[in-house]
Amino acid sequence: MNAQKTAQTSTVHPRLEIRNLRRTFQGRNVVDDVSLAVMPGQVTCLLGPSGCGKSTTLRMIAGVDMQDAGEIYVDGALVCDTVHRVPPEGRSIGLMFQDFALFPHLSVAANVAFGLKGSKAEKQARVEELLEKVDLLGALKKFPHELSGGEQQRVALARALAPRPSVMLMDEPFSGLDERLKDDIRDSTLEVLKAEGTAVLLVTHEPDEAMRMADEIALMRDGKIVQQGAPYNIYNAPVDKKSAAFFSDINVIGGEVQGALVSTAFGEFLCPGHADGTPVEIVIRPQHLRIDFDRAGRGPNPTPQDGTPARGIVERARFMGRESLVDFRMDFDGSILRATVPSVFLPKQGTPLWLMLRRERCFVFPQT
Ligand SMILES: Nc1ncnc2c1ncn2[C@@H]1O[C@H](COP(=O)(O)OP(=O)(O)OP(=O)(O)O)[C@@H](O)[C@H]1O
Repeated sequence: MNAQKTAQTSTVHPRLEIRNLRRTFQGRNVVDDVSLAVMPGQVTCLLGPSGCGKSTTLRMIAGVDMQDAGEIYVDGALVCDTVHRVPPEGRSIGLMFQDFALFPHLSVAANVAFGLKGSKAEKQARVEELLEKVDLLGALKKFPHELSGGEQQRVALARALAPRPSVMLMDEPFSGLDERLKDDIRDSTLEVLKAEGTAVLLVTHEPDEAMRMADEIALMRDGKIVQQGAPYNIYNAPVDKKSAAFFSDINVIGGEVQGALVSTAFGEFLCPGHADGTPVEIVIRPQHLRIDFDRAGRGPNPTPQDGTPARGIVERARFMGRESLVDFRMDFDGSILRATVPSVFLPKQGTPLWLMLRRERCFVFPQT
């Protein structure tokens, strides 16, 4: 059985589709019923904490490990179920991992040409096309040790893309790079991948990287995809507290439902669909708290958007460059709430201030 390649322009099928993949190690489902599809030119990030099963998922798609259940399709053709298995080299899948190893004894051009089929002229044309795309045409004759880490990474990208794979699998490909280089390399990598029309599945545990790179994020936890969607939606409409907390610090305010409402020191919140007595948590990111001044203990006037203000005492304030972090010990229960403020805001420890929650930015979840 061979992976049937369809025309590059076909949009009928996703380039990559996995259905109900499962992998069990020592009786534990480390990948548990995972399904996703990646369209041509689309970047999907498989995002999740260490050990959640991201790499195992990628290894099954690459064909270096085999699933216990489920199917993998490339360009609409089945490449692996639990009976049939196309070998890795027959799947039209390119790979790029953190420890991408270029062949040290081969020139940049020979590294990119490695694994290419066709006449010498065809190979040369493809090598030059890709090296131009990654802005390294001038380094054609150099050897890997003569290049910086970032340049080597771009050669590795060119090499992986040279055979025109339908699908590109990337496992933490930027984690070995200098922090300051990363953003530029991420952006230029994205540009090349989009231009090639490859479907990309990129594994990362860094939310910032996923937000920057992904058209779609598949958020994974304990072997399962818990939420999938555009970065904006995943960030702004998390399915639960853990999903919210994966992207930023969060503040949590507890309460109990009575008559579809939960009463807190910040006023009442709507909780439709929860029975009376259900313990719930109101979750809000630090940038969505509003701070107001004490005005001799009177605080601000409540507004419909911001609800009731609650007083806190500044415990600690730090300037982080783009924003300031201020921690408050709240009068109502002694808990700590954190607010971030753009630019510089460094109130002294012990200063009384008032906090309000931006209502439309609060998430209400059943307590876990
Ligand atoms: N061959 C194996 N035998 C037994 N357990 C394994 C094997 N491979 C992976 N695991 C376990 O499966 C779980 C998922 O591992 P995996 O490497 O897929 O996670 P990950 O999300 O990629 O983590 P990281 O970001 O740290 O690489 C881990 O608990 C790991 O220990």
